[in-house]
Amino acid sequence: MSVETWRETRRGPGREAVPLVREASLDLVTGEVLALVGASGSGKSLACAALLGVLPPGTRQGGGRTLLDGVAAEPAALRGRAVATVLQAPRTAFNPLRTLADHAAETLAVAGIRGVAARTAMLEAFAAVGLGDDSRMPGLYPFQMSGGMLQRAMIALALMSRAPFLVADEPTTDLDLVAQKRILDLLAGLVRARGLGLLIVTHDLGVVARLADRMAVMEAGRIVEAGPAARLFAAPAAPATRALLAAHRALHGEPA
Ligand SMILES: Nc1ncnc2c1ncn2[C@@H]1O[C@H](COP(=O)(O)OP(=O)(O)OP(=O)(O)O)[C@@H](O)[C@H]1O
Repeated sequence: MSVETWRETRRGPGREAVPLVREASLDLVTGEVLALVGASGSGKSLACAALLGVLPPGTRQGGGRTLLDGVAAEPAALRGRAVATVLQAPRTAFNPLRTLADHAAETLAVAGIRGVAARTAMLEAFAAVGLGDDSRMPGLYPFQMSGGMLQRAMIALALMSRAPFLVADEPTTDLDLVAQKRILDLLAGLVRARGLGLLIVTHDLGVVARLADRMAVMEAGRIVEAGPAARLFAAPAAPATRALLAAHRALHGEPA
């Protein structure tokens, strides 16, 4: 199973349009982690937004297509069904007036699961993300939960959707270091245990080295290098990849 996208996203109307993302093809495979890396503003988030059909106001799609198992598909039809999302700031992703159980019921209904089966699926997903020990969990409102708990809850909702692919755009940015490690371990474990295909956007090449099978490097709206993560670490070809690796090694006191 694969999802591929190639989008041209432009800023502003008419002739003043500026291409923001071009030549960005992302190939997701179940059971594999693809890391999307690149400097700030290189277009990682927009490439993911295009894949999901959720481009922000002020941008529009100028071209490209999404394929699911080789068949053209509308991003909106894939969202929540074939592709689930885990976002950067979990608190903003939840409705503050609704409990976790309400959110779960809504997600499960989209997947066609209701009633007793829905409750079982919800509890199973909470257990899978490490939220299963507290029986009060389904009745909690977002404000009663920490950032790390909310991120786990968002991953639980992704599991409930039964989507085979998960797009995680900087999923640990808002978390402390301990919570970051736990969430990344959780995502890696789910990829292994459930054979999910994970696209993870990150600034942290340490995360890439630990989690990713493949890596794609963006620069100025284009994917300038892509391939097995181990190969790109050992023999980076594109200047952008080399610059990212050099910065990472300098930051962590490793030899260049
Ligand atoms: N809503 C928008 N309207 C116009 N331009 C935008 C919009 N969102 C992003 N851009 C521009 O598109 C380019 C790519 O932005 P994007 O957020 O995808 O980068 P990124 O690689 O995800 O950066 P970061 O790592 O900082 O999150 C940037 O030049 C940005 O200013």
